[in-house]
Amino acid sequence: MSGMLTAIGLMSGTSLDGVDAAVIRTDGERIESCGPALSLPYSPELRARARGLLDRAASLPPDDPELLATEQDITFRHIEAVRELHSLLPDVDLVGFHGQTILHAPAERRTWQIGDADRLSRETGLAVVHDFRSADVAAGGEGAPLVPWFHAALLRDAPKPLAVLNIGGVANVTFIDTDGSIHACDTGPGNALLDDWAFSHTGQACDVDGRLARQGKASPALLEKLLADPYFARPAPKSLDRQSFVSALKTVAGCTPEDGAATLSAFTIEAVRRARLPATPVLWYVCGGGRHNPVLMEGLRRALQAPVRPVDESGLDGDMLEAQCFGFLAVRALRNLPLSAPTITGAPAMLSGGRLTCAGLFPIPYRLFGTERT
Ligand SMILES: Nc1ncnc2c1ncn2[C@@H]1O[C@H](COP(=O)(O)OP(=O)(O)OP(=O)(O)O)[C@@H](O)[C@H]1O
Ligand SMILES: CC(=O)N[C@H]1[C@@H]2OC[C@@H](O2)[C@@H](O)[C@@H]1O[C@H](C)C(=O)O
Repeated sequence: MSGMLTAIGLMSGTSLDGVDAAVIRTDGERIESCGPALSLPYSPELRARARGLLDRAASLPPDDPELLATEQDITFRHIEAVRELHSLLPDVDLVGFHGQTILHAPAERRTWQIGDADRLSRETGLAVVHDFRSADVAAGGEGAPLVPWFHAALLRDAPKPLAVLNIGGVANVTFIDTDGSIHACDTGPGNALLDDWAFSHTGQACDVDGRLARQGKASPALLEKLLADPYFARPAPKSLDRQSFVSALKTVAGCTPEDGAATLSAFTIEAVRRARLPATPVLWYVCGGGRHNPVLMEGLRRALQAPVRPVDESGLDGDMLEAQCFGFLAVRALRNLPLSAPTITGAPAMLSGGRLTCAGLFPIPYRLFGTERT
């Protein structure tokens, strides 16, 4: 297919567990293939430092030494990921670099992804598209979720109306209607609260296989309290910060570790059920780390009136969709195609976005801009 570019997409999500990197070949509309992929975990120490920035991000000066040092360490992990994939596949055109979100406050027109794109470009010798969310937020959009165009391209042939649910630190849904129209929002918490709860009670980074929640009983009274948050009555589009529901940890503080985990799992599930979609999907595909948690998957199957399947059943890699997505969006950005839309982020119009840096690359290859060198 002509006009195709090979991109490495990089995502370090709100779970703060590390970098996912994936190769995709696309023209920004069609997907020719998805190639090799890998995950490089953050060390527990780097995860803790990144986690520490979240609580301070709203008042953090951009030259804070701890912020800058953490940003460089996170960037270096991304450089390692790109180098490893690039060594397997030398013919790469560009990189889509999401960066690590440390703050997301669209109502204040702020969204902050840290990561040094110039250094990534310099040290890999590749063009880098980054800063995907700012243009949308500056125009009054939510700046998230940005994955819906990708879901729609990837699942073009799946039955409709279709819901694609990502359970990451935060959970978000893409709804693709029979006429191809796309709606989206963040539904509520994903794994982040459960991760924090499990870490403080077991020392493990998550509630592995839902073992803690499985032994507990969700408290209906606490669940009702959690779901009274005005976010759930708000119509889509809408988006969340990882820390948006962090007060839920205080709400369940008096529970046993098992009952707290069960209540937080039920919170994630019930928030998905309350997502105000335009119609009932015929199928829910689930991606993101939360699909590995059987308590979440079983709860979703009970709560939703349609089959709920891991997206892997359609032949995709449910752990790599977000990384592939940022390769796809990098190509879309380069071609000035929309990254968002009014029904996706609430932006006033379909908007492109992202910024390109070629700090490590002279001359800039012509094929990036669609003109073949003769
Ligand atoms: N076996 C498992 N049992 C329970 N939970 C799991 C398991 N495997 C992964 N997870 C959960 O998945 C999380 C990672 O998910 P993922 O990588 O999709 O998040 P992310 O991409 O960082 O988040 P976001 O989509 O919000 O940016 C872990 O933090 C953990 O909570
Ligand atoms: C601000 C930010 O980083 N948001 C993430 C987060 O993680 C899941 C959910 O919240 C989603 O809205 C978004 O990520 C995906 C990749 C997105 O933009 O579609």
